[in-house]
Amino acid sequence: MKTLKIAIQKSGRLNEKSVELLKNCGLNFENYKSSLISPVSNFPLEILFLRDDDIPEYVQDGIADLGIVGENVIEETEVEVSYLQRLGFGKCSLKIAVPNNNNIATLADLNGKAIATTYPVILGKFLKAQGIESDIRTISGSVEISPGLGLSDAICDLVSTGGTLKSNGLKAFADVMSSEAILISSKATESNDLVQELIQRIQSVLRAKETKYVVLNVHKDNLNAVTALLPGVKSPSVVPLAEADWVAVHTVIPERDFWDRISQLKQAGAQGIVVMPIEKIIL
Ligand SMILES: Nc1ncnc2c1ncn2[C@@H]1O[C@H](COP(=O)(O)OP(=O)(O)OP(=O)(O)O)[C@@H](O)[C@H]1O
Ligand SMILES: O=P(O)(O)OC[C@H]1O[C@H](OP(=O)(O)OP(=O)(O)O)[C@H](O)[C@@H]1O
Ligand SMILES: [Mg+2]
Repeated sequence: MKTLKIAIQKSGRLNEKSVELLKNCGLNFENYKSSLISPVSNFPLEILFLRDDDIPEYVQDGIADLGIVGENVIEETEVEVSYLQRLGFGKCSLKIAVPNNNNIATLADLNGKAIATTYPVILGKFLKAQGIESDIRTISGSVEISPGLGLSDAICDLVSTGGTLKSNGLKAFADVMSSEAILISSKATESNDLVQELIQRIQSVLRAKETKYVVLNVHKDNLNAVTALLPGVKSPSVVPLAEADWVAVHTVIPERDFWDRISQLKQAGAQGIVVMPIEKIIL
């Protein structure tokens, strides 16, 4: 069977999480900073370590079968690829920001103004859709510094905590797009059996990340009240304890409503609640 190639970022914001995800899928490979290609010893796959900007085109052109890259980079490069799976990391927003002491108050105020960005394609489409004509100045990094240097009136760049904007005296003004890391493939390889196998593995890891394994003890009198609060993968497992009339309940709980559920379970009579991380959930 043909060996697949997956392109991930060599270094930067998405590198560590991409490597972690692939390792959690049970793939064995070396992650030396110096090697740009690394074979997987237990799956017909090679990992290419690239600059993120190059990943969408490598995938579109079939040089790599798969890629992990930010949605912002895919949109900016305007490639034809298939979105296989949102990965839940590298979450950020592309925003227009202006200096704190600026009189730009509405989008219309950006008419005729200079906006510095690394994302001229996305910004150009956004402004066109809003009927705004600005002077887009493309720079390749440190965008937040440009208004202070007199190079632009506004910027359009990625924001997550907002710390970089703040420390450069800027405030977010308009949302252009939100983004996260995405698993992409070329249109031609989407249905390949190995690609499908890899997607299944990735989904089982992502599913596990969103849930916790919970074991708790409850008196039989309170069992119905407790199980009513537990969705589980199918339904909770109930195991008798050595102590008469007591049972242990095993189930999984979505991470997002974890604390609410735990306090409801305690109120319903659950005791000795043990919470554990899950490695994989295969449906
Ligand atoms: N502040 C942030 N918080 C979360 N995710 C971010 C943030 N900034 C960028 N990202 C996401 O991570 C991706 C990679 O960001 P990074 O800053 O490492 O890119 P880069 O400097 O262009 O790297 P490369 O050297 O590969 O070209 C971005 O395209 C975006 O999807
Ligand atoms: O809202 P914040 O949490 O402050 O993050 C925003 C910053 O993160 C990104 O740059 P990064 O730090 O990845 O460096 P880079 O410019 O070298 O890519 C982005 O270009 C912003 O500058
Ligand atoms: Mg880049």
